[in-house]
Amino acid sequence: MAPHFSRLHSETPMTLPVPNTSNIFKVTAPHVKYTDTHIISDYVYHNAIVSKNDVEGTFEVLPTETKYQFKTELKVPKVGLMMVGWGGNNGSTLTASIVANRNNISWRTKEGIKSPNYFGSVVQSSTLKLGVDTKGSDVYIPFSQILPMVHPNDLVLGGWDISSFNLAQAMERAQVLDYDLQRQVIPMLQELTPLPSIYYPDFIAANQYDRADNLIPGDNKKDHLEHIRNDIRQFKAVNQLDKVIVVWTANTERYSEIIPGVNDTAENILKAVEQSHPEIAPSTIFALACILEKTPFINGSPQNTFVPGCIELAERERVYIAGDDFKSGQTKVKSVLVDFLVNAGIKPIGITSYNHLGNNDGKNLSAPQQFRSKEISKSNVVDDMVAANQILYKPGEHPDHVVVIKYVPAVGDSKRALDEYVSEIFMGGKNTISLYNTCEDSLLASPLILDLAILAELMTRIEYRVKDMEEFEPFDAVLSILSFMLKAPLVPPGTPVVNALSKQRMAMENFFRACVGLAPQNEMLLEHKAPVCKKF
Ligand SMILES: NC(=O)c1ccc[n+]([C@@H]2O[C@H](COP(=O)([O-])OP(=O)(O)OC[C@H]3O[C@@H](n4cnc5c(N)ncnc54)[C@H](O)[C@@H]3O)[C@@H](O)[C@H]2O)c1
Ligand SMILES: O=P([O-])([O-])O[C@@H]1[C@@H](O)[C@H](O)[C@@H](O)[C@H](O)[C@@H]1O
Repeated sequence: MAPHFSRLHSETPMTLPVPNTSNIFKVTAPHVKYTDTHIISDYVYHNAIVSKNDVEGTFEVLPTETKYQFKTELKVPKVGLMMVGWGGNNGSTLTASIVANRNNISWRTKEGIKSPNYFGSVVQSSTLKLGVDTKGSDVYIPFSQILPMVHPNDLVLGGWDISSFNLAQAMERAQVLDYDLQRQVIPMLQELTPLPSIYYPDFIAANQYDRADNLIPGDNKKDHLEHIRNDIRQFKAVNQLDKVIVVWTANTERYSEIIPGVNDTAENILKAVEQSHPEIAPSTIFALACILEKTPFINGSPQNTFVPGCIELAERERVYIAGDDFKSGQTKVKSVLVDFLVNAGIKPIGITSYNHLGNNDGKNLSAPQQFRSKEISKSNVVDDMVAANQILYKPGEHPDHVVVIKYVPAVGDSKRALDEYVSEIFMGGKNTISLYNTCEDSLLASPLILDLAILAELMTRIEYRVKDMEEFEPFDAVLSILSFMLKAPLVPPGTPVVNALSKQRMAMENFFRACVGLAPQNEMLLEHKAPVCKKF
């Protein structure tokens, strides 16, 4: 009888260092092919089709297999990141932070010397398990090494703002970064000035009026669309870029009304722009401009930028879009905690998310219509987790869920977030979890802009095909694979929305694993649970 595998000693998992090349590992297997330009991997996607017998209340499960082939272009292009709202807290903080990282600028604080980093970026500061070593210990690599990706330090930065402040002035206005860091990056940031943008007062709070001194002239929305398109082309040409990614990190807009014949189809929305229809928002103008320029566009705010006509145009033009609303703080915690509670068989019945903050985002959100956009994106995050457990919740039953945001200038960007989760537990018991969270909100959101832009660019280099497809094709235009970074994930019409953070991370990680020929991470650790008859 073959020797049983001896009990493993629990060695600390190993994380390989971040190399200066993208070929930190190679998968040796017949189903993975490396060429000079691509990785091509075969992947068998396992699913299970369930049919219910309503009479007996039983299910029949039919396991299925779909054979995919993924092709990833290895060459990392020269990429520009253009931010709409570049002069805001997020945009200026991210710009200063990239400059600090790129130039390895450290700074002094009362706690001592601080060094630049990309903490909070999944791509730059998280790892994923590659496999186990010959002793059975886990081997982890930096997430950024699973496939060749753009490094944040190499991003060429640009963008637009309705405020004329240069990036140094914007950074000072934001009051997010330590002074000794600001002092050192000012010379580099004062050279950076946002392009003039489009400002339709009706879409953001009236209290933003004073900032709006950097505007594209006129009120013709078709001219505005073409102006933005030209800005993108010019930025790409002047900086000799291969690609540009545009991220909306400008103010939260009110929701746009969906009007049949205006913004319900690709053809109608382009016609509505020609007619300068009042219901076309600035963010939608930017999205349309990007789609027509074959440039991925990501919405980091909660408004419904992607009205049906915009989505239809993206799908027609096969240009990637993603949104909505960076998932950075309370909502990120909520998408973990509710997932944990419900999957532990504990029933949240009351969720209260209160916060106050004093930055310009909070000022804009102090207006009812802009707050309503944010309230929607912050409130829908538990729907999928609740719907998945019909033991705890009857169909249509939901926890009480309240979102409160108050504007308190005195605290600046240092958001104070208080959350309370009241749950029913065993035998009529109650459990209350209270959380108090304070931090510079922009330091949580800025790294997500990097992840969104870098992964969106990576997705433009990956194609797939299944049986009967001669050619490789891009994925659906709506990049739901980016949902980990977003509060209200946009998904292809008619497909499910997943908010649980663990599922979002699993989907993203396993997709990239499949692109290099690795099976999904399943954490079964069978090698430690069942006798194995062969060495690792
Ligand atoms: N933690 C976070 O900071 C966080 C988390 C999730 C979502 N968000 C969202 O990200 C966005 C930016 O957040 P922020 O803290 O940087 O806000 P901010 O108010 O500091 O920055 C927004 C910037 O957008 C500019 N702007 C407004 N309308 C514009 C337009 N039409 N074109 C170009 N620029 C325009 C403003 O002048 C301002 O400089 C907000 O919508 C916010 O709700 C932020
Ligand atoms: O990310 P999160 O903490 O759930 O939500 C945040 C809100 O609590 C905050 O009031 C708002 O200003 C930020 O834009 C962000 O949306």
